[in-house]
Amino acid sequence: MTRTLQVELGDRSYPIAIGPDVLAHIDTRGQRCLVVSNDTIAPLHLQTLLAQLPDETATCILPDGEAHKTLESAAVILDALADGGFHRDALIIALGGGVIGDLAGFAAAVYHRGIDFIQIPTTLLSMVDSSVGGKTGVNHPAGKNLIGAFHQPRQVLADLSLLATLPDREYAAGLAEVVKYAALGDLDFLAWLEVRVAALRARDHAVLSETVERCCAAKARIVAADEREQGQRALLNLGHTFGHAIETASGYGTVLHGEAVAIGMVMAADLSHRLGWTSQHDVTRLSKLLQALDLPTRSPDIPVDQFIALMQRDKKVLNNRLRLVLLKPLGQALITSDVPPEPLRETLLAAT
Ligand SMILES: NC(=O)c1ccc[n+]([C@@H]2O[C@H](COP(=O)([O-])OP(=O)(O)OC[C@H]3O[C@@H](n4cnc5c(N)ncnc54)[C@H](O)[C@@H]3O)[C@@H](O)[C@H]2O)c1
Ligand SMILES: O=C(O)C(=O)C[C@@H](O)[C@H](O)[C@H](O)COP(=O)(O)O
Ligand SMILES: [Zn+2]
Repeated sequence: MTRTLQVELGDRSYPIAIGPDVLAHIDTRGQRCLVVSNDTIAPLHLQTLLAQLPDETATCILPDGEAHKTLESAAVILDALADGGFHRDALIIALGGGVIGDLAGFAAAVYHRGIDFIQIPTTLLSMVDSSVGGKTGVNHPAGKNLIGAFHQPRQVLADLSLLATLPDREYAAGLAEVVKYAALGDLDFLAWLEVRVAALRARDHAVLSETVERCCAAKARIVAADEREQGQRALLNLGHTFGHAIETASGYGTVLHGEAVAIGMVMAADLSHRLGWTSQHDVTRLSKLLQALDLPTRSPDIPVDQFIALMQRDKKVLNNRLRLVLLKPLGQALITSDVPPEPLRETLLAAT
């Protein structure tokens, strides 16, 4: 069964199709296509996609890894477009996880000042989060996603059968962003996940497809209300100010994005508890769910001053003040710039 949702953004609205055989619904409108993927995914899934596309479709295969989510990789895509004589009516198709989706989307945002693109997510994380919402970009040694653009895809096609080849660690990383939606705004969903841990770990198809639909619906609602993160979209950043600092400090790709988000959410919950906003019971509840889903909840050892300096590079910083997404209580996230330094230091010291 195919589930279809819509991201409502006026004349830039687009559908998200979830289910088996959704690749057959790719909407290329006769445009010249460039498929962007990487050297892990292409041998597994590129031929299946190409079977749905015109014979003259070009490909750009990048090296795999978060360490390659760079301006240099974006330039490789832009070179493929320019050298291939692609015009403004070209279409980029991203076949991959969040790294490929963010890179290909960024190239689509800037080539000829913006061309069309389609997201075909191949990881759980990209199905529930990164393929939806139009945040595109690359990392910088100073911080995650420091360079980027908002550029919405034309279509998102989430074919759950592609997940059959996804390694367990990557699958678990995707579950962290699933738990994020529950923790930030949906306690019923949190309880629903808690009683389905075994099914989630077993990649039960029915549970997975409902999970992807619930997450995409939540993200679509938030993005439709606040496309450019002027307000409530920042709640999708729960755990990310801590998490991005962990990813940068450890070297991109050492701690996976989803793993860093899992650790970061527990840190956000811990700080919320220190501020009197969340009970210890709920901090433990969140932590236990993440652990049951095979996710880490303790931070690598990063000196506190370095951790704070990295957090200060976060894109939510305003007037030099940190703005953090915290829980008041679990299931109800808020963004605050009122973060006293002492409890924050205590959270950082307690996190390892
Ligand atoms: N734009 C957004 O809104 C948004 C949201 C969340 C995360 N992100 C970004 O997404 C990135 C993380 O994405 P990710 O977790 O998908 O990681 P990823 O793109 O690095 O993919 C994870 C790994 O799995 C491999 N892989 C992907 N699909 C596979 C498949 N079907 N079978 C076998 N192997 C497969 C990849 O080659 C890679 O090695 C981070 O850069 C993060 O910042 C962006
Ligand atoms: O779509 C959003 O908005 C998110 O914040 C989703 C996050 O899961 C994602 O990791 C995003 O890339 C983080 O955004 P950033 O603006 O902090 O780089
Ligand atoms: Zn994320």
